[in-house]
Amino acid sequence: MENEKLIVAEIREHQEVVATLYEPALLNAITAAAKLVTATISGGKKILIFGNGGSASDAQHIAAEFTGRYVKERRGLLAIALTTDTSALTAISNDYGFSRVFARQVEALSQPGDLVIGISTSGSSENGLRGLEMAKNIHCHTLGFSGNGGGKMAGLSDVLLNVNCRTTARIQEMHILLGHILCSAVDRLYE
Ligand SMILES: O=C(CO)[C@@H](O)[C@H](O)[C@H](O)[C@H](O)COP(=O)(O)O
Ligand SMILES: [Zn+2]
Repeated sequence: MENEKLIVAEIREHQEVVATLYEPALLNAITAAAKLVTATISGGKKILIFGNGGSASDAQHIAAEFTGRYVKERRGLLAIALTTDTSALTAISNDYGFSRVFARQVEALSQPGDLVIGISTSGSSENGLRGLEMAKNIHCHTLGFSGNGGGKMAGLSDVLLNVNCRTTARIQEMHILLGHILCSAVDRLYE
């Protein structure tokens, strides 16, 4: 039946994109990202994360793995998703424009040495780019999660985890896997 074909095609596409994560350049970038995240936590600095739509959910999901727990019992870790405070989101968007919704929060909440993580499947959402730009101005470290070659995000990320794919849904599925890998690296600090 038609639906079955569609389902199998989607699962197959997912598997094909998973296979691209073994590319040496990406494995190196994941290693660098894990170092960045663990150094941030070990150094007592914090992690700020943002993205739009499904990536907003991913930002919240990953932040919650740090403040709550991933697998290991350990202390709560300082991570904030910049996608949850409806008062800040509406006030900043209303007063300064949606393109500044993350940048303004980064300006308000981050300090030098913090890690700012931007998630964008296109790599070119204006508010995400401005958020990373602000992070750089404040001397935070920046980590980008992208697809589609990384777009302008590439130039604004100290480390870029780019999924070699152009389908938003598949990129998002890889992003959450990559996020979990980073959580796993952090858990290892507490062994
Ligand atoms: O979840 C999905 C599609 O799977 C959508 O909500 C998607 O996240 C939105 O269209 C976002 O606005 C896309 O932004 P970006 O990933 O290009 O930065
Ligand atoms: Zn989605």
